[in-house]
Amino acid sequence: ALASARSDTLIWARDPDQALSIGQRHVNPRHLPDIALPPALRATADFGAALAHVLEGPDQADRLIVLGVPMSGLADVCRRLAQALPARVPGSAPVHLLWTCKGISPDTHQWPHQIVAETLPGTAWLRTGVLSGPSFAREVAQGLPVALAVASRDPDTGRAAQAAFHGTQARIYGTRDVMGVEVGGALKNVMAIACGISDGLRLGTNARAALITRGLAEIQRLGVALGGQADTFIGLTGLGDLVLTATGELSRNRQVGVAIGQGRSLDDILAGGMTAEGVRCARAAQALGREHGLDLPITDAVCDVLFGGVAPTQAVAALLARDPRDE
Ligand SMILES: NC(=O)C1=CN([C@@H]2O[C@H](COP(=O)(O)OP(=O)(O)OC[C@H]3O[C@@H](n4cnc5c(N)ncnc54)[C@H](OP(=O)(O)O)[C@@H]3O)[C@@H](O)[C@H]2O)C=CC1
Ligand SMILES: O=C(CO)COP(=O)(O)O
Repeated sequence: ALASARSDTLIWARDPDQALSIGQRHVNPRHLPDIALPPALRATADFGAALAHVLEGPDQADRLIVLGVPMSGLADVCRRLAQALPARVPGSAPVHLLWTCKGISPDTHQWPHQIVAETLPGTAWLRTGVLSGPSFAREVAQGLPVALAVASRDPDTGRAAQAAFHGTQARIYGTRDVMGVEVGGALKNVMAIACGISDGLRLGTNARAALITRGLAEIQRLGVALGGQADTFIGLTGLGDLVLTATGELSRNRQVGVAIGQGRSLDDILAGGMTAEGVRCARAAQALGREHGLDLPITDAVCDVLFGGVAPTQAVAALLARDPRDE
């Protein structure tokens, strides 16, 4: 999306062959082999050269770094950045750093912004924020329209993202609610697994609508308890991304759920190395809910099925057998 809006976009890939293919043939052979990437997109496997491109490029107004790695790679890439960033940056304009990952660290239960703050501390000129919302990578790479949100404590970061992304494809909304946006992004993946399981069991569209709606209530309950704003959860990064992921066939989290509902094992489904952040963060979400004394029944059911040896049909029966309550 960036490369379609501006000609000076450079992608860094850790795999030199991948960088070569993206830069010269405009194809990402591993992740999107059948899609032609914008011809203006350049690529490198040299981390220092990629950073120099941002810091020393001619456009001092909106210098932007987007980290498109999963949760498992965020701390690693931030540490590399911390080591490579100079004490002072050339020029006076700040550098804006965005991340796209949606999840919670399975070990430390940290949110992405906490990992970034811990690994990149005290860099006054580096402004940070999360880029999130309904956005299957395949559709974005095909040049189809997309609306996203950037959450940052610094409104300039939202404005920098708007300046960089706005063109013919993408529209970016700004918000200050970093926690709300990150909770929405992480928990919608858990709910997409639940909806996938329901669809894999052929429980019908009524059941799916119920899971989406009650799932949203659950996401909002946790998000507000952690300091997020209630209305963030009915925006792009809450309801928008939940609807996309719970119903869209491109969702990997949904695909995991469907396969489980059809009787496959989790190990078998993930054997090919598929990124399904909901699997990685469901237990952390459950633990955070318990810490805050919250009822998260769909998250509990997903954990029971993924890790507790509970059959999907049993988990559904347990959800339906819960005590009556007001909506
Ligand atoms: N895919 C999607 O549709 C969307 C994904 N997201 C979120 O964005 C994040 C990334 O997702 P996605 O792109 O699908 O993930 P992938 O697993 O496809 O990884 C994306 C890229 O990150 C690289 N990477 C992974 N770990 C490291 C590391 N330690 N150091 C350097 N590079 C690394 C991978 O390199 P390599 O190819 O060498 O493995 C790959 O090029 C996830 O948290 C996801 O939830 C958000 C919106 C949409
Ligand atoms: O976050 C996404 C779309 O916004 C991608 O969802 P999956 O990770 O389930 O494929």
